[in-house]
Amino acid sequence: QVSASLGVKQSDGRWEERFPVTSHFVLTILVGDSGVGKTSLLVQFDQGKFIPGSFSATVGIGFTNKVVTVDNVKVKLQIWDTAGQERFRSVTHAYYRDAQALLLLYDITNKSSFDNIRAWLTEIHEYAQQDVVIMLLGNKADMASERVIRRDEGEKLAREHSVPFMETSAKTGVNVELAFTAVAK
Ligand SMILES: Nc1nc2c(ncn2[C@@H]2O[C@H](COP(=O)(O)OP(=O)(O)OP(=O)(O)O)[C@@H](O)[C@H]2O)c(=O)[nH]1
Repeated sequence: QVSASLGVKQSDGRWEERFPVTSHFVLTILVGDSGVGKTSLLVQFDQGKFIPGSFSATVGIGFTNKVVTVDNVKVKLQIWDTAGQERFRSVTHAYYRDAQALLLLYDITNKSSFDNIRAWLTEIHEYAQQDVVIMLLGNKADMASERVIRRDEGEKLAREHSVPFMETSAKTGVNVELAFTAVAK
């Protein structure tokens, strides 16, 4: 945590503090099966856009910095986008240890990505810090006609593991900002 302040110099030379500025730093990582939309969610959050049909699997890991304001406090999120593919797993494990927050995604149109959440949680508990903040996200909420996982199934799974849950869409942007700012709190 870095603290600084903006102030005004008084006529007697004293420095009067006006706007305390505190900057927190939160290292967040995105995890989940390949194709659930981790990169798309990050691009939507960072740039406010969605590039349809642009599926290129993440190789290894990449990161983005973004400052959000939570309760008048600036929080710098450093977000690591991990590769969902099994063959990169050993690379991404190394990053779990330093993560303070973890966004775990499944795709509401893909049952196996949902079924794999338990395995992801086992892995997270093995490699991540005990106090890591975890949030479960059911992504692609815009694809209503192809939905195979109901919202209440996501809620139930989240409850079983005592983690917060929301449905997001990297396409429409619904709940994207909310998900990232929630973990920054
Ligand atoms: N309709 C819709 N499509 C999405 C959404 N999120 C991602 N997609 C699409 O799903 C595909 C996979 O998205 P990615 O963001 O590359 O998935 P990923 O989880 O980063 O995949 P890996 O890098 O392999 O782990 C792309 O074609 C995206 O355009 C969403 O919220 N809605």
